[in-house]
Amino acid sequence: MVPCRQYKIAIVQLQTSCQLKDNLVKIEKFIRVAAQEGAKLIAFPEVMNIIDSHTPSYSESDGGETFRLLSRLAKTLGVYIHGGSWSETIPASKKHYNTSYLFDDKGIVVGKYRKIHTFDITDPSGQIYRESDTVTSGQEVVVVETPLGKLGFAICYDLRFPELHRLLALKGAEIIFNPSDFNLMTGKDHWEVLLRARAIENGVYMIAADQYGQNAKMLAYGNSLVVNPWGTVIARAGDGEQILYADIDLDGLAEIRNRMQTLENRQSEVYRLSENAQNVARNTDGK
Ligand SMILES: NC(=O)CCC(=O)C(=O)O
Repeated sequence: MVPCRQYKIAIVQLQTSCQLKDNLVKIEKFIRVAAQEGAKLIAFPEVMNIIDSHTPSYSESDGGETFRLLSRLAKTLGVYIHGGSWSETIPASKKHYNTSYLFDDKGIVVGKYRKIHTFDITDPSGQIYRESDTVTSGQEVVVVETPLGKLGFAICYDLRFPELHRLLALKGAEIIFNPSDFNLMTGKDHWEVLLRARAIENGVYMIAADQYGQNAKMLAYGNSLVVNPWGTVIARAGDGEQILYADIDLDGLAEIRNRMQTLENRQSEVYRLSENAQNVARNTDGK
């Protein structure tokens, strides 16, 4: 693919079920429609292929069924596909990784990211989530350079960690994917605010395909969004499964960054984020 500064992106909002085969059929249909509509990059939500993949009952190694489908479609249709996430098998372990794959227009994996922050919280209704019971945290911050821009990776609960997003921006990311299965209980108050904040503070596009509706574990918030580097929501999904389209403009992004200077004007010597720096600050205060 020749480098593109302006192009159409498609974001697919899904209500993934526990039936892998049904989900893959549906995913193929959405990809074909989005490619037909001229999208160069198609993005999916977290746990896109099977909703109970937060449990160890289903996981895939690289080259598994979901992987092969997306690779084949990316190549046949000549599009980039960000596969949201699915469970990646860890040999000889009861746990798995929650992993995103990016396929280029030849069907080759050009990016792979393992969710770093596991969803271990108690929501406002008292429901406890312990993703770390089944998921091993990734250890790598991932940005890949493509003809469609520099693409950074995060997954769902990662959205709450500005340090990761700042690091992605410092590593050059212009677009950050945040495929999600976001809880309605938290999402109704936090989802849009967090996405807009991450976009504004880093001067990036936030591409957030979400799950929708009742799934095996909870009610997912939906409201898949695309936020531009100014913090404006430029596409928002309504109820149910659907494809959203948005226009990416990387020259517009560069203009906003030049104006705001957010990355250049940091005073990182004053607020180093290491544990040591915090200790130094406490000691200086005499506390
Ligand atoms: N799958 C997740 O990481 C859920 C994140 C979420 O709902 C949140 O509130 O954060």
